[in-house]
Amino acid sequence: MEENLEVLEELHNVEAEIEDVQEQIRALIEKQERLYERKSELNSILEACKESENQVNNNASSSTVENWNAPFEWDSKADDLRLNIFGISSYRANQREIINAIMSGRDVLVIMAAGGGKSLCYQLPAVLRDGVALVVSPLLSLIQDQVMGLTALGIPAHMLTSTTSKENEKFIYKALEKGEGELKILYVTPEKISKSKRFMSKLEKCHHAGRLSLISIDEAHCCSQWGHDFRPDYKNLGILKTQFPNVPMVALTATATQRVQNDLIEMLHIRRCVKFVSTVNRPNLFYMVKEKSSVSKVVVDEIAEFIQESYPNHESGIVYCFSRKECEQVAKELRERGISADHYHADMDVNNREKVHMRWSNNKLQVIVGTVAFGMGINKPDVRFVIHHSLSKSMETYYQESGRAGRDGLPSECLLYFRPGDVSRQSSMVFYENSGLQNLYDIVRYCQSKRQCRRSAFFRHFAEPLQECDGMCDICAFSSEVKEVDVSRHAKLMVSLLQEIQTSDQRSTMLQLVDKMKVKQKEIGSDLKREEMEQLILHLLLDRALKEEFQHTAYSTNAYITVGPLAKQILQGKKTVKLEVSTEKKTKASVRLKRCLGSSGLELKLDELRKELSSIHGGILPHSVLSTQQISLLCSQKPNSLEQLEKVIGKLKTEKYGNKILEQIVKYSDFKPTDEQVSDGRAAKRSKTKKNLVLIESSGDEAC
Ligand SMILES: Nc1ncnc2c1ncn2[C@@H]1O[C@H](COP(=O)(O)OP(=O)(O)OP(=O)(O)O)[C@@H](O)[C@H]1O
Ligand SMILES: [Mg+2]
Repeated sequence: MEENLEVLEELHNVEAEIEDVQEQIRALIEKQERLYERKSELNSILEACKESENQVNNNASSSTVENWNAPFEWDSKADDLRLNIFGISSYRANQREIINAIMSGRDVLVIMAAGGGKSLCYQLPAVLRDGVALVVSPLLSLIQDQVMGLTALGIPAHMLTSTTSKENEKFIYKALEKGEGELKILYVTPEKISKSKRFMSKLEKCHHAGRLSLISIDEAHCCSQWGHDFRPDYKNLGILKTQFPNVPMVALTATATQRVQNDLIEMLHIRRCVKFVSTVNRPNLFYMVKEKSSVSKVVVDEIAEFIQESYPNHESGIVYCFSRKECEQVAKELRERGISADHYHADMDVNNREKVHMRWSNNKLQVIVGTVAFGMGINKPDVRFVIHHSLSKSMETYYQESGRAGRDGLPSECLLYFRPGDVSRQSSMVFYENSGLQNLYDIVRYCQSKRQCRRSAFFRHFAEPLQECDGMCDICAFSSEVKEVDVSRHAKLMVSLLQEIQTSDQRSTMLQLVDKMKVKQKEIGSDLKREEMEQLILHLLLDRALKEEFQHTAYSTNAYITVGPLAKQILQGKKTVKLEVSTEKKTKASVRLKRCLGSSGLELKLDELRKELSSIHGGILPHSVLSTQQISLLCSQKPNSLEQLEKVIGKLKTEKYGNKILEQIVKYSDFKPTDEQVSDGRAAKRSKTKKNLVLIESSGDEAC
């Protein structure tokens, strides 16, 4: 009998051990799978890097085959147009090459970051080539802005949309069919191509007469289901290449992913296109992550203080919020703090939304507080700051949204307020999307990181070789010492606490888990702060020792924290868990990035003048009169004759606005206050000057 008992006992032990081994095997297999996944990710990043290096080399060495930088017969005409009509003093990266490829009759795919200057790439050839250029663009507001801007430059541009009058439509059809009237650039929405047989037949006639000069597909990522703004009507644009095979087609987008690029080459039938891929880097954007207080009033106070101090001249900005209600609330609270702000979201009727957008575009409203609905139609080049009141759902969306800052190439700031509590708000929205949680955790990693350059996270995400950040992110600009704290014991305690909760058939949200841990941690004689505890939860989520689970209620979806597939390693003490803690609090070394622009009296005068001129000249947008960059050039060069002015802003703008501009420059030269007199006079120590940025450093206790 006794022997039997012994055997039975050993049998139980062996069974338990087998179970344990099996669990280890399961965990190892899972780990192996993850490693394989990561391996293939890393391989594709390496391949993409090699490809882009080859492309750089090919671009350099393809001089014998296709050197788009060589002299071309249209060079002097193009230069004349660029300066004297468009008022642009020099090309930006790739612009000249793209223009030359289009002028040579090739199909072209342009991948260029937001604000890189894609419009000029097709607008200039459209004016240079004989005939009419067709531009497909997804949004009415974008089309209106473009047509208005081109008209102000004296370029015959029209649009055919739902808002076009019968009379104008007649004019356009005649121009297409018979070549009568002046029409150089015609903007249409994609629906026109897919739905209007009448339009397509007129276009056919225009082509037949040899007058269709080029076809441009702007925001071309809308063709791809993998892009972020898929438009079903864009899918039918392939017909254009089939119908007009010899007309050069240029597809332009700021979306960098390889998958989208391949997709749209297929869909538009432009397999033999010349591809120009510019870097995703936006060197003029300063990226920063700020700890977000759990008290909402404190967050708005901080945002308001930031705007008022950094942008006292009412430079434009966007604040992105998570929900519609939050947008309205934050806008209201900003107004209460003296900032001209209004909300923008999908629940508003179209007219109201448009009104807010127009007031902002005309610099009558400083800040739009929007949801993601405030997106693609934003064409304002001088947005100086984009603040995320809560985190975006992925690196890609954050890149797009923050990228609306500084499209004019001038220094601008991208600020993200992060607190762990916001993660579950987003996760309960995205968990059902393909890779939704994975994408969200990527941006959480970006926010959590205390050592890795923010910019490098974008390069990694878009599989691009690393480039210098040049001190243009909080991590690279400010030196705060980061300490690693071993929290393995807390991690173990947390996992076993969750196991207990789950055994008793209960669930715990992040907030509840922190509360329970605050009590429980006394057992190990430790006292991690709430924020540290939240950080630890995120850390374990990213490491898959914990996972999120979701439950629907009638009104919402709740996110709960549960034990993850790799929890065992923590429980068995096989894994050390370390938290990164900044020894120096960031707020103490408050460093502000400040533009020189706007701090000089002449700049303010010219800014006022452009607003005045824009309303005199039929309500065109102020930046169509003078861009912020042009104002900056005028202030540094101070031309004192029309001839000199022409060299800076070109003939057309000089003829239209030259006298008034000179008047201001002369006035300012007669009475010239010092920069200090007009600046906000804050006590500040200039620590670092680069380009036209000044980093101003001041101590936290200074009332700055
Ligand atoms: N070579 C240049 N020099 C100075 N400014 C330029 C140059 N090219 C374009 N710009 C200006 O840069 C701003 C952004 O240009 P544009 O609207 O063409 O950007 P984009 O690449 O189409 O961006 P998005 O993806 O956001 O539509 C405009 O104000 C434009 O006038
Ligand atoms: Mg554009």
